[in-house]
Amino acid sequence: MTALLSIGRLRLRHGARELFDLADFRLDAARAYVLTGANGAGKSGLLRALAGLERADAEQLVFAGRALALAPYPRAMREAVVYVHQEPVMFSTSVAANIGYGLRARGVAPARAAPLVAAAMAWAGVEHLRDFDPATLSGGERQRVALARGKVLAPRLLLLDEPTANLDGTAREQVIALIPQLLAGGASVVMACHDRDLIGLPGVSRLKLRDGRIEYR
Ligand SMILES: Nc1ncnc2c1ncn2[C@@H]1O[C@H](COP(=O)(O)OP(=O)(O)OP(=O)(O)O)[C@@H](O)[C@H]1O
Repeated sequence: MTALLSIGRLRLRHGARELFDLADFRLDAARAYVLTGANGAGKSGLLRALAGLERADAEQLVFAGRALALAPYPRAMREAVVYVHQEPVMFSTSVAANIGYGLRARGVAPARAAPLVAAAMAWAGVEHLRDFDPATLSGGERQRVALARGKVLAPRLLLLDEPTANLDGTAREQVIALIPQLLAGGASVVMACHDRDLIGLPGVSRLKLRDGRIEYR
């Protein structure tokens, strides 16, 4: 299996407290992982560090075959790594504008972006909401918009922070139903979660964060 990301040593500290110190952390290309661990184990911290949202110390980092430093966060990773927050923040514009935002920020012309946004909305089942302000949506609808906003950027690494947290019933099932299609797209996906149905998805490897170390299951 080809590695998408390998890091000889990855440490995250908050003040005097060390959250984790990982040796030989590795994510394979086109592989899906669930990241489990007790509350406060550092799952969000790990995803945020990989996304450049939190400052961690990395040694011997190789991403997509290139030796890189994690700080300042390298452009090659900024373009290839997408983090989806469990309570996604959205602009008070429209669903379509939110999903298209990242493409616009990358300089994709509107004529090229429009069909990509339309396809992402269809995938997430939110076409009927295209002109709605995200603030008026339910939690499940917002999470599906957030997934579409990540998917439309065609990331090589998608980091999902508790994608089904705060959801139940149909809303939760609708989000879970989107995950296998994300995995089929060829990206590597890491989902921090406690949700047994996500952990049990076929073809998903398990990473467990415990006592500051990663266990590969
Ligand atoms: N900016 C910060 N400064 C200091 N401590 C922080 C900061 N951010 C998070 N923490 C602490 O770091 C620890 C790990 O947090 P993190 O959110 O990564 O855990 P988690 O495994 O994702 O937990 P959960 O399952 O509850 O979401 C927690 O004790 C949290 O309070």
